[in-house]
Amino acid sequence: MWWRRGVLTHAQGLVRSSCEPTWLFTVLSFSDSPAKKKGKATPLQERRMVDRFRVWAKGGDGGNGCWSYRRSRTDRHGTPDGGNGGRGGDVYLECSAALWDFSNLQHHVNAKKGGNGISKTMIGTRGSDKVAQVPVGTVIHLVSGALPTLVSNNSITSMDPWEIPIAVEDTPSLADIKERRNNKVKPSHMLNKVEDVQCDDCSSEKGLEEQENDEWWKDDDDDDEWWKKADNKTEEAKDWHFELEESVQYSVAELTEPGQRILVARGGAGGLGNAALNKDVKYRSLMKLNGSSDAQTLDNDELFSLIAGTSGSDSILILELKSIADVGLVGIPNAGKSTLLGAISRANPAVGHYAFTTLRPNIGNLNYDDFFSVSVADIPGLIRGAHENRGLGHAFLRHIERTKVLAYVVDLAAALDGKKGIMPWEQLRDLVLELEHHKVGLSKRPSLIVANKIDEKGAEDIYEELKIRVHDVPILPVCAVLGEGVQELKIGLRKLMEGSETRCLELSNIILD
Ligand SMILES: Nc1nc2c(ncn2[C@@H]2O[C@H](COP(=O)(O)OP(=O)(O)OP(=O)(O)O)[C@@H](O)[C@H]2O)c(=O)[nH]1
Repeated sequence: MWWRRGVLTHAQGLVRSSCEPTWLFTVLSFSDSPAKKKGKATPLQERRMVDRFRVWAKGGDGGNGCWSYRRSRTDRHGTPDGGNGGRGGDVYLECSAALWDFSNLQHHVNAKKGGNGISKTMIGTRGSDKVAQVPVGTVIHLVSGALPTLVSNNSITSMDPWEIPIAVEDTPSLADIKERRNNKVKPSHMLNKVEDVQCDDCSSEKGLEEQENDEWWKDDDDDDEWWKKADNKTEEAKDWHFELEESVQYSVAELTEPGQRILVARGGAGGLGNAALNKDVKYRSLMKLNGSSDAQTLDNDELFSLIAGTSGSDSILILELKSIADVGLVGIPNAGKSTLLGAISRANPAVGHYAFTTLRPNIGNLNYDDFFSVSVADIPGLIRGAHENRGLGHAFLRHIERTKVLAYVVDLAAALDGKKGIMPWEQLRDLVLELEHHKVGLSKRPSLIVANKIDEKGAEDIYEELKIRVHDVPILPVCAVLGEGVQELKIGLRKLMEGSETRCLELSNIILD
C-alpha cells in the first residue's frame, strides 16, 4: 500500500530528525504515491481551480428502536421499556467567504446515523449533521433527489435550555410513522424548521435553456473519471449516468451570502421502541375487543419495519461557482490584466511574460478614499475560438456573468516590433464575440476599454488609431506596470458603477479593415 510506505518514510524521517542535528527533516515524502506513478504533475494540474464539482449527499439513517422489558418481583411479565431510535443527521451546504473554490470538498458527504434506542425508554442519540462549506456564489444543479431547502442557521447557543432537541421532541404515533414510511411525508418538526425554497431561476423554461447552452458536462474529464470509478466502469452504469445528466434540474438554488445554509439531504426517522409500540398495540387490542372495523393486528414484518430506523434521503448535486464581482476584466492572454489588477488593488495575482499565466479567476478590491469599494475579477485570457474550447475555453466567463461592469483590457503592443499579435480593435472584436457566444447579451453592460502598455514604443500611434476605429465607449490609456493612468481608470470605473456612464461596446462601433 503506497500510503503505508509514505507514512513509513515520514516516520523514518521523524526518527532521524530526533537523532540528528538536522531535526527539520520532517518532510512527508510518498515514495511511490499514485501521483508519482501516473507521471509528474504539471504546474497547470496543480493550480487548477475547482469551480465545478459533483457531490453525493446522504442523510444519516435513523437508529433502530429498542425491544426491552423491565421486570420486577411484582411484574413477572415485564413492562415494555425500549426507547425509540434517534434521528439521522442532515447534510447541509454552508456558504463561506473564506473559500475560493471547491477543492476542499469531498464527492461523498454523509451525515451520521442516529443512535439505537436503549432500555429504560432512553431515546437513541441524534446523528450529527454534516455541514460542507462552499464558496460564495455557488449555484446548485440537482441531478437526483429532493429539492434543496434554505434553512436558517440557528446557533445552538441561541436555544432555550429547556427546549427539547428534535430527537426527543415528539414521540410519533404508530399511524404517523407508518404514514411517513408509506408516503414519505416530512416529519412535522422538519416542516416547521424549513423556510421557502430559494429558487431564483428554476423555472422549467430557464432550465431547458440552460440545458441547451451548458454542454460542459459532456467533456468534463475529471468528473467522467470519478463516475467511471464509482460505477465500476460498467456500460450500464454509464448509460444510467447519461440518463441522470438528461434529467438535471438546473440552478435550483444559489448561495450568495456568507452564512447561508441549505439542506440537501435529510436524516431518516428513528424506529419505534417497544415502549412506544405498546401503546398502539394496546389500543388496537381494545378496538378488536369492541369489534371495531379499524382493528388490525400487526404481523411480524410490519412490526420489524416499524422498529427499524428509516434510511436518510440522498441527492446528487452538481455545484458550480459563479464568482461575484462588480467589475470583470476581459482581455486576450498577455494583455496585462493581472498586472492591472495588482496595480489597482492589493491583489497579488501571478504575472508572466507568457500567455495563460492566469489559470483561475482572481478577485481584488479597489478601494476609494471615501470608502467606496469595488470588487474586480480577473479571468484567464480569451482567444478567438475560445467557445470551441481553444486556449482555456470560455467556461471562465461564467465568473463575469454577475459583474455589473466590463473593462476590456487590450494590448497596444501586441502587433508592434514585428510581433505576431493582433491589433487592439481586432482583440476587441474577438472578445465581444466570445462573450456573446458564452451568453447572449453578456457584452451589453456598461464598459470601458483599458489601452494597456502605452509605455511601449509605437503604442501612442496605435492608441490614436484605436480611438478612431472604436467609438462610443470610454478608452483609457494605461501603463499597468508603472501604475500610469490608474487614477483615471479608477474614476472611469466608478462612473460606470454609479451609472453616470452607461455606454457599452458594440460590434457595430468597431471599424475593422
Ligand atoms: N511594457 C509593459 N508591459 C506590461 C504592462 N502590463 C503588463 N505587462 C507585461 O505583460 C506581460 C503579461 O502580463 P500579465 O499581467 O500576466 O497578463 P495577463 O493578461 O494576465 O495574461 P494571462 O495570464 O495570459 O491572461 C507581463 O510580462 C507583464 O510584465 C505594461 O503596461 N507595459
